Amino acid sequence: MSDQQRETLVGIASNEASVKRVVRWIAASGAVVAVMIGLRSLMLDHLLHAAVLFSFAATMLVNEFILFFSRDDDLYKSFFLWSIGLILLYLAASGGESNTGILWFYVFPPFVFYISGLKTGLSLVATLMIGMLLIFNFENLSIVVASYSADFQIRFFSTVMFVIVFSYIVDKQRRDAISQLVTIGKLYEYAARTDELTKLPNRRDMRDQLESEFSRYQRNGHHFSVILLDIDHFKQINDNYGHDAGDVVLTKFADALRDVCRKMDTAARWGGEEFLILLPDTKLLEALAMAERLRIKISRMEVTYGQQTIRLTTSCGVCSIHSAKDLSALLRQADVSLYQAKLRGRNIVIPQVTRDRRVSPEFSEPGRKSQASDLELKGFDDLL
Ligand SMILES: Nc1nc2c(ncn2[C@@H]2O[C@H](COP(=O)(O)OP(=O)(O)OP(=O)(O)O)[C@@H](O)[C@H]2O)c(=O)[nH]1
Repeated sequence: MSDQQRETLVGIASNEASVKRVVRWIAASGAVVAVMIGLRSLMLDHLLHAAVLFSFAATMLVNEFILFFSRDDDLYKSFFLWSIGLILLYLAASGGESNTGILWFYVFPPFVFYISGLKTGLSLVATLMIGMLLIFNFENLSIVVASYSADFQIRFFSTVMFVIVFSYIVDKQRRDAISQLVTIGKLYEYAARTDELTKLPNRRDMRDQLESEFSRYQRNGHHFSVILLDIDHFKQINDNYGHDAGDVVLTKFADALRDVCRKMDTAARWGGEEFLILLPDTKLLEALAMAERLRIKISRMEVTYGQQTIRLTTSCGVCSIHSAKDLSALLRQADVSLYQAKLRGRNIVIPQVTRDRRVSPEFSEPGRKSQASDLELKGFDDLL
């Protein structure tokens, strides 16, 4: 995913934040407009009208305080919408200035769907429509001052219904489009970070994880280690059994890594037939034990391809952040160890653990003779 696509996704994901901003701007400007019209009403001696408008402005201010103390955005939005709904009903009942207050109703449907979602929007709009029906049909009520002709009422209802339905459709389409974009973005993100063949995280994803683990180490001193693994003589597997068989081997190899890794570990395809495992909160000795467990598991594995049974081994280079000053040094050191493992005949973990002191019997592979190099580890204690 390109940086631009990533920014778009972040923008979509933060839609809630932009809705909140819009609501606050509208609340602020609504309060200012209410104060201005309220002052005008005051000058014209429309005292009740002025009082309602000033109360509305004060309500917007109170809502800001509620948000400040509760940090509850939903409460803020509900309070805001119900305040608007009530003032709209008042404007319809009183007629507002020059009997035009009812016209403000048209702004409500698109706005309510935009900020509160479709279900809540529908229930709010329905409540207001019922309120309007009461105002139109019970003109004798003391709060109903305005009077509307039957023609006006019919046209008002028809046009408002049109606005409600249309706003609903447009907002539903907008929400569907956003959720589709988010899904597509996630798929792109997954594809950009996953190896297609093995379904393990790819090099790019592993780099990001290494960087965040290194930052954690710098902040809190949490140790971590890496195991760099390479399938031995993989070219021969390709040459002897074919490229498709090689692909099957890579997939089975990845499965074996998944099996051995703990929940907190990450195994990634580092490139070709090379894999990297990140082991958070793991010192060198534990990482070596894990690498040894993996090496043995792989050496016992039999991959079936058609009628063929393919056996394989792996070489591992292990390094802990404790013995590297930064990520590049860590990876370089793991690579050097892997190179040594290849030089020493493959199917081996480097650095090596002193067999009698460090390696438990479960790691000894039947039939594998211990070599002189198995019995010592130069400077091992420094690496722990
Ligand atoms: N089937 C298959 N082969 C791949 C893939 N990626 C890389 N390879 C092959 O992996 C082989 C790696 O060969 P080399 O780098 O010579 O290493 P090797 O044969 O494993 O030898 P050592 O590492 O020294 O033990 C090459 O032949 C690549 O073509 C893949 O996705 N699928």
